[in-house]
Amino acid sequence: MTHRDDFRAYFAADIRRAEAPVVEAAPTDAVMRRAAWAVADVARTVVRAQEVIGDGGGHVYGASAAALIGAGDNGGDGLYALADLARSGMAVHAVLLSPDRAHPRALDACRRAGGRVHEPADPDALEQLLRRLRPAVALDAIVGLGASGPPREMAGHAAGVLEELGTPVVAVDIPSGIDPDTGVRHPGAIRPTATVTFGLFRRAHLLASTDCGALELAEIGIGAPAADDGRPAEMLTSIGTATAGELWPVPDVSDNKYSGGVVAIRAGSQRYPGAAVLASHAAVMSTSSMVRYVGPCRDQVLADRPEIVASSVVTNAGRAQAWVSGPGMGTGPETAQELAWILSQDVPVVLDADALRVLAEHPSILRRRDAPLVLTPHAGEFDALAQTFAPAQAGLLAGDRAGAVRGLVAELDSRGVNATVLLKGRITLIDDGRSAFAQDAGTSWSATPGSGDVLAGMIGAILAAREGPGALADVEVPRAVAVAQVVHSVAARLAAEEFGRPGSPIGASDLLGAIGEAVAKVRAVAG
Ligand SMILES: NC(=O)C1=CN([C@@H]2O[C@H](COP(=O)(O)OP(=O)(O)OC[C@H]3O[C@@H](n4cnc5c(N)ncnc54)[C@H](O)[C@@H]3O)[C@@H](O)[C@H]2O)[C@@H](O)CC1
Repeated sequence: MTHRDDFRAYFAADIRRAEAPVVEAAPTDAVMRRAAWAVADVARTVVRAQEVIGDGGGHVYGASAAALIGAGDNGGDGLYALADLARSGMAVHAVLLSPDRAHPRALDACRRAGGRVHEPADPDALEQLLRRLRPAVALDAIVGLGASGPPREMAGHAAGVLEELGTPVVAVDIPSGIDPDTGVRHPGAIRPTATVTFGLFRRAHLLASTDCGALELAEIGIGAPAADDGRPAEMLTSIGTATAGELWPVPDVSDNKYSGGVVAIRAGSQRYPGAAVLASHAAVMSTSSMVRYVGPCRDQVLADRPEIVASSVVTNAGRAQAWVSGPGMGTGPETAQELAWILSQDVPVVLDADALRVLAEHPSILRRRDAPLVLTPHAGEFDALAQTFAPAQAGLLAGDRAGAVRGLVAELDSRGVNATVLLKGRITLIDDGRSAFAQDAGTSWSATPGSGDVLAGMIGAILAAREGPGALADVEVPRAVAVAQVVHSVAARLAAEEFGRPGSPIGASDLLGAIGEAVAKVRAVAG
């Protein structure tokens, strides 16, 4: 299912399959020239945006541009872009990193437009050249879809020099040094001000969105890609605020306090009563339906939110359409028993924090289950889970996060568990083995203690609502989880940037205060 402000990204191989017939049908290099024109356009904007002391803005005419040109078609894009910039009156310089393999027709076009061509012999020569040229803008046309591994030899040297010079960089297609499929950032990767891509987003644009600068998608006439067996290609999605607003549960005239989905929350301990309060309060603020609390922090939870129905043991909690377990509840032996009981319930279950540690230590409590299980680890908890359930994935986080999440989900699936894993981070990954989402929070204000407890409560409330007939009913679990994550991020931004002192740190309690406003905001965007 897709919605109107979904961004979709694809594997390089699927993009190439979709691109091939379009490139073949067009005149020689026409698609590449179209791509190059979009790159040049963004480069001109970057130059214009530069402050020039005394006259209030950068001028394109007479400014200089340099492009680092690699061995493939990405370099071809860069050379045609330079030709375009030369026609705008810029002094352009092609810096060939693999002179014998530079795209011949594009190189010729660049030369004919007046471009100077340089062939630095080694990293020192490259550094001296860039220092001498001091271009107003640099194009990173080293490598794009064909990238593998860290930028090689001289290419690996360029990023540091450009950063030191403070040169704004426009990356062609994908910043060199970022893996197109995994988004892994290699040492020596270029740090662009903007990235211009063509036709379809690559997975790296979502998985490493914070490394791409401003992202621009230029149309080159490519349709949705198919996999090699003809089925729709696998996509990685990022949903926006409008989608979250469309799907957020809203009570209608027939609803009562149960019908919108009751969520039960097992959280907190004598040591961590705050986690119980945060998770339960977040659930209260997310939907209009009942929230049940189970655990030893009844007094604190009720003092904070008297509308919560509290009990002390899970078996007496009463009916619920979803369970949340874990925040601050400890990892003692009795928690494993409680968790086993919760996991035996035929309703969606969200496990966070301590529950994930307990699960990693007592894997036998995880039996076959059809009802959704949502695991919400941060990196450390993910590693503990991976070591238990998918040893081959353990330690992968530093590299391919999306691949590691998919691997854990697959291992759980092979045990008959219908799991969705949400891996926390500035870019949160959510995957159930069929639908995968990468959600950039936009800021890192929510990286604060208790923020995860709030998120767990919100996800629980949303999954309870999904059991009913509302807008979420037909929505796949990872998308519903992403909806909660979007509103959590919006609440963090509101709390940190719009309420109180803009740009000030927040605590998790401030997030609670902003959930209602965040829901109103995303619903307003949805219209
Ligand atoms: N097919 C087309 O006509 C179009 C292609 N496009 C461009 O073409 C690019 C893909 O072109 P290619 O398939 O030639 O691939 P690339 O140009 O991305 O890279 C291939 C070359 O880079 C070298 N390389 C790989 N990894 C490297 C590393 N880590 N460090 C240094 N060099 C490395 C390889 O030896 C290879 O020669 C896209 O990213 C896009 O920029 C666009 O112009 C759209 C149209």
